[in-house]
Amino acid sequence: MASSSPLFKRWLGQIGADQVVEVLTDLFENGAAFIVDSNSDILLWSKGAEQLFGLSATDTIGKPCKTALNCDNGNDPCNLAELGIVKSQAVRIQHPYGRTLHCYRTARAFYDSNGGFAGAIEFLQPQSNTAPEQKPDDSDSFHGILSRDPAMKEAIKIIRNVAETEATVLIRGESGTGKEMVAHALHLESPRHYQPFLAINCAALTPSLLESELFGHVKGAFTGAVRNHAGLFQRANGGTLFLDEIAELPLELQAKLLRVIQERNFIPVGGDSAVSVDVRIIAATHRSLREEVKAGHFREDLMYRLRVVPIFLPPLRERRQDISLLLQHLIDRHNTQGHRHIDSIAPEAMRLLLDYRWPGNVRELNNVVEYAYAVGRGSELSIDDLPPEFREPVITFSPAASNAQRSKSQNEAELIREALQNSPDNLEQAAQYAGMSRATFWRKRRKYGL
Ligand SMILES: Nc1ncnc2c1ncn2[C@@H]1O[C@H](COP(=O)(O)OP(=O)(O)OP(=O)(O)O)[C@@H](O)[C@H]1O
Repeated sequence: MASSSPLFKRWLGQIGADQVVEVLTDLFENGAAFIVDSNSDILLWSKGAEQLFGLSATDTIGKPCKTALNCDNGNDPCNLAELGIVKSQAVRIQHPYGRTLHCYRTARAFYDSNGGFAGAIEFLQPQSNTAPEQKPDDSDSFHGILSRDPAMKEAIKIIRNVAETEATVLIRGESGTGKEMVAHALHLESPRHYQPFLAINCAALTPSLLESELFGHVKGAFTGAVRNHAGLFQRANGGTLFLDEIAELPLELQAKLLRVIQERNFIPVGGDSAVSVDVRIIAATHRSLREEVKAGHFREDLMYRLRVVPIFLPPLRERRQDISLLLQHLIDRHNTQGHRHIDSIAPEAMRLLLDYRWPGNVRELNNVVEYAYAVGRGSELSIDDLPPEFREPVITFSPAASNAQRSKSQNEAELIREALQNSPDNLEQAAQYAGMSRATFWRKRRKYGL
């Protein structure tokens, strides 16, 4: 909250609050500012809003903001009454002349003395006017998904394109490769991003619980069903449902899922009438659905319905430049928490991290960094800071599995050579790959004549 002088109210009375608000909103000339009442009807429309949307105040004032902005989201569209405040949320708005505007939205709700929603003030800033690192195109981050790997970049390109459509997407990748993150990014990029994103792991529940969780049940459907229960399909209506480990879905539920996809309705457990829903399905699996079909575990018709757009996420061991990128990101994050500050990674430790097989992928990398901060001390991350499995030669991925025993300079020279091969045109990235600062990397490169 801003602070004001005791004279502020008197001054405001003289000038008129309306004039002050108009001037304030017009000062925000690189974006749109507008104010809505408790029905979300537009009360004030700034000059910046006119410019951004190409809609005059006479076209918009008095109209519900969802109509004016063409962001069909129902009543209390953006959930603002409940949230109270929204900061820099990425949103997409359909421009009246067909263009899609990518904006960051900041909004604040007002409440009356009874706590009822009394309207809101909103600011929309086009993404092109904001910091370049927030644009996914030219950065290594996309909705929190960090990667420099070409296959991952390709997957991200597909996500961005397919998000605009209603196509069903099947994500394949080992555990911890970021399947749920990708599904969520797809939802955020899609026109459904204002609506719910719900997720369920089909391998985590018994068939009967899973059925009830997905499709809901009616009161009295089984012992303990004391009231109607809305399932995930109903709760995700208008939004996206992420079905993780879809290959584990029991055959009888596969038939029910097929019906929802084809007919957009289902019958809750114990119910006698169909419930209609509009839900986008994103499924994921670590298995090959084709193999599951061949083995008779999965319906072929359902497989074809689910894998309209297949996306493959490579395991971490196959995108080694991401190991250093993610490592640096995690270290930066932990460093800000104050408990330990890591400035460098010992070359032998970096060697082990790059050669490790990473069966748990990025999730395991998170755990390894957490372990290093919990167990280790000092400013250098050393082999001793790594969990015990890193000291068992059998788990190393490289054919030259005895890296830990090699001399420090051998390790260092090899690491630098590999980093240069990986990023020949980008010293910053090469240094990061080797887990060194740019200056140290340059010094060591000279030392080994590389
Ligand atoms: N590219 C990435 N950048 C940043 N964080 C990532 C990336 N990939 C995965 N993660 C992180 O790794 C963890 C696991 O990711 P996620 O749950 O999306 O994987 P998953 O493939 O769905 O795993 P599972 O199949 O076991 O459910 C999360 O903490 C996620 O934030």
